[in-house]
Amino acid sequence: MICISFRARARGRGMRPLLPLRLRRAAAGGLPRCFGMARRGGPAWRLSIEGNIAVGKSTFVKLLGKTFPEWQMATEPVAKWQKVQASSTREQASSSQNFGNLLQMVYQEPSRWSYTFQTYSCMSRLKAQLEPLSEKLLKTWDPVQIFERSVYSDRYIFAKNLFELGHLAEIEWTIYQDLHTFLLQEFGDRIALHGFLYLQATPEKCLERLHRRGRPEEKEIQLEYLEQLHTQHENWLVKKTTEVHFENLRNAPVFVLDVNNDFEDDPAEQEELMRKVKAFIKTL
Ligand SMILES: Nc1ncnc2c1ncn2[C@@H]1O[C@H](COP(=O)(O)OP(=O)(O)OP(=O)(O)O)[C@@H](O)[C@H]1O
Ligand SMILES: Nc1nc(=O)c2ncn([C@H]3C[C@H](O)[C@@H](CO)O3)c2[nH]1
Repeated sequence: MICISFRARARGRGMRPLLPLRLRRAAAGGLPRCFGMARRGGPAWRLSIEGNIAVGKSTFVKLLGKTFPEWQMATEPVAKWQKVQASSTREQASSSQNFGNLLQMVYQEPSRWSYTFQTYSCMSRLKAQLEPLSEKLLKTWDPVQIFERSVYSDRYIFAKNLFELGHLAEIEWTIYQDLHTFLLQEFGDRIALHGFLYLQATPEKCLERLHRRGRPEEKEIQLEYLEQLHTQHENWLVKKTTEVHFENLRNAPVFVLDVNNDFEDDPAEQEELMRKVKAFIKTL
């Protein structure tokens, strides 16, 4: 049983540290929606979990949910990508048409489907980042929202990599970036994040976990693809050599967690990881 004390609770509402300069700047045009809605614990901390395919993000999010049941989690909507449907009213939902498995399509024919995939995944992530705080979170002290990946990894990991591999044509990459910049500027502070938790493991470890999970669409994935994605993560989140186009992103804190160890059946390792997450949030 993991037991992490919430010392932060004792800080009380009035003692929430001032927003870092970058966020005060970001909030200049109006505070993010989460800031207006959180009543008990003040503003919600909004963090994204980033990391390579099969590094263990969903597993980690589950662990966070078990440890901090009051937090709000937004998991990556893989099932929606596997079964694309037109958005419909509740009455139409049961009869809505299935347009196909876009995840499978992008792996099978990346040059044909990458632009479609990135447009759709970006929209899914945008919707997730715009979700209002749940009733439960509104009643929580020190509310925290966790997102599995973000509109930023959509662009600076996947779309960028697909462009560099030649699966996105120059014109598609240009339009995607234009759309991405426009949407993020329009939604501004409503989608702002306070930091990133980067789950880091070797590409070899990710491939091993990917094979163990056995998702059918991913069976052709080679180590080389995971190595490329690993490099994209390192360049964006660690070396900071990726050119990013949003000032608040450039300055966002990144906490790197080594998840090479198999923590699934190791309560001590789990406790240590959860302690580190809490400690990171206290630094924000
Ligand atoms: N620390 C770990 N040790 C051992 N196995 C793990 C660990 N974390 C995750 N796994 C296993 O690895 C597989 C992939 O994990 P998971 O689905 O959480 O990855 P993910 O990062 O969410 O993947 P994706 O990028 O596809 O969303 C699962 O079978 C999971 O049980
Ligand atoms: N092309 C592409 N672009 C994305 O933005 C993206 N995000 C996730 N994925 C793939 C990785 C896993 O197989 C699976 C679940 O994470 O979906 C993506 N693939």
